[in-house]
Amino acid sequence: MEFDGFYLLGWVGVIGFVLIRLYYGLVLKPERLGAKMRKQGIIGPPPTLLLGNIRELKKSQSILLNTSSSHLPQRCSCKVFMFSLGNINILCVAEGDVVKEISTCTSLDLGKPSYQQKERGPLLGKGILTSSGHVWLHQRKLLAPHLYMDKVKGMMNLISDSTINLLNSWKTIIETEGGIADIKIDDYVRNFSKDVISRACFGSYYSRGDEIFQKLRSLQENMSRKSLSKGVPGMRHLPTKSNRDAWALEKEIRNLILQVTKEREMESTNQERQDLLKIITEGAKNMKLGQEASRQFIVDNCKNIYMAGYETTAVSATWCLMLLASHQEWQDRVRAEVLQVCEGRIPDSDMLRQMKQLNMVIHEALRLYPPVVVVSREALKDMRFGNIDIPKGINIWTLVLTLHTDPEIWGADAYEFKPDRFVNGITGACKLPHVYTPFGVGPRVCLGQNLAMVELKMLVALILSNFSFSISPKYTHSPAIRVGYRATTWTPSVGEEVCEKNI
Ligand code: HEM
Repeated sequence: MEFDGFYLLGWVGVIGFVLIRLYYGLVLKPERLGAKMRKQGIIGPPPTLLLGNIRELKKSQSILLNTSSSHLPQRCSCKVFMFSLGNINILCVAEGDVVKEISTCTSLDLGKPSYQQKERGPLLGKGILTSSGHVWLHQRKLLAPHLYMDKVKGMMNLISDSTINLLNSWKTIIETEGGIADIKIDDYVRNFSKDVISRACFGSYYSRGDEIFQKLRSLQENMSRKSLSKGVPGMRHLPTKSNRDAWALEKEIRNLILQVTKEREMESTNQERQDLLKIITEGAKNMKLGQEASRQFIVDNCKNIYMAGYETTAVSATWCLMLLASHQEWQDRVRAEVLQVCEGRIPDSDMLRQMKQLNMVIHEALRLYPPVVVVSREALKDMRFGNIDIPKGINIWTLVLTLHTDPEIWGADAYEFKPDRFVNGITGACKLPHVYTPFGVGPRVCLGQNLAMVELKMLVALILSNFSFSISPKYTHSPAIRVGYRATTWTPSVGEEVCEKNI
């Protein structure tokens, strides 16, 4: 009897403890954090229990997706506000001075949001994109030097090879169609970007990268579909169909990456390979991790490089081509420059550097359609930016798209495509140059910035010197913000088509 009483008491204790933890995590903590922000005059829509403001977000996203106009999405007019994704408190910032302090903050106490590592675990694991503190620092030091400009120069051939593949497939279509064809470019551009990343990552094993890539893409789509349920506590653990599919894909991707790593190790060759997989594998060895942790490090970082470098570049290139297709005068101007600089040759890095007009067009495309529309962080300790006290646990979103199109910063023509604004560089283009951050800024600035710019320039330059193009009558302009591997990503509309013809 006595034993039963203790037993029961034990269970009551455990259940009570779990309930208190849940109450603290789901109700008390978000409410306290919200109250601290409200005290400073920072407001937002009132959150509901468990969902926060997910319902409002879903509603505004469906409005956005149904909009078939050339207007950019609606946005909140205030520059600092907050909302909740489930029990996660998010502070949104589009105030120039505060943004500057946040983006240049070098403290390891400002990390990546922990919910991203939890919610996007199958896609990104604990790689460089989602990690914080010393783990991130180690990954950064390991990977960064291999994407410096001198290394990218060594990738020129693989980038031009991938571009020529794209050109050849378009030439074949155009020839078959009698000199003019209607081509939906999205998948070709994605294929190009995937090809470059696969070759940079897996070297001669790049064709195996294809399979990994296809599965990552399915996983990304799976995660993107359920992204608005992120923040609902516990959802990721439930064996729903979507979660089961994600877990299965995660396992397949892991096995594929490890298989390539193993084959590479067994290969007896003196050839020195400097692809990213080799760097990551050696990095894992030097860290003297256990076998499982070492494997996870390799898998996660390969996936991160893929995810970081593939969609961003593809989306930027597609927007760039769409803008050139709809602004013929700029198409002619940039083509003239390319033809003059290259004189019929495949561009090398020096030639690409001389293409000023092309550079301006790419800057303007990245301003209007930044692939990463929000840069997110979490305060891992109490912090202060500008005059805002940010308690530990608050997530901070820097609203890149809002800053890139703010008429107060860029002038009344902020929404227009005017590459000339960059004629004197970024400093001459607007009042607050530090808010132009398509590649981020500060300690976590994009590692692949040089590679991405070379890819974009090579692709656009070679397309311009081989074809002239205009917007297809079938094209519908309906830009949409989709939640991707980072907070959010712009995607060109489904059904975007550009008409190509040989010149
Ligand atoms: C047009 C193409 C690209 C754009 C617009 C872009 C944009 C960005 C942005 C805004 C960030 C910073 C996010 C933050 O501060 O949290 C970032 C980080 C990163 N990017 Fe890119 N990116 C592009 C291409 C690439 C490519 C091609 C690669 C690699 C091959 C790459 C690898 C990375 C990595 C590894 C990080 C994480 C850096 C860190 O957290 O330390 N990116 N990118």
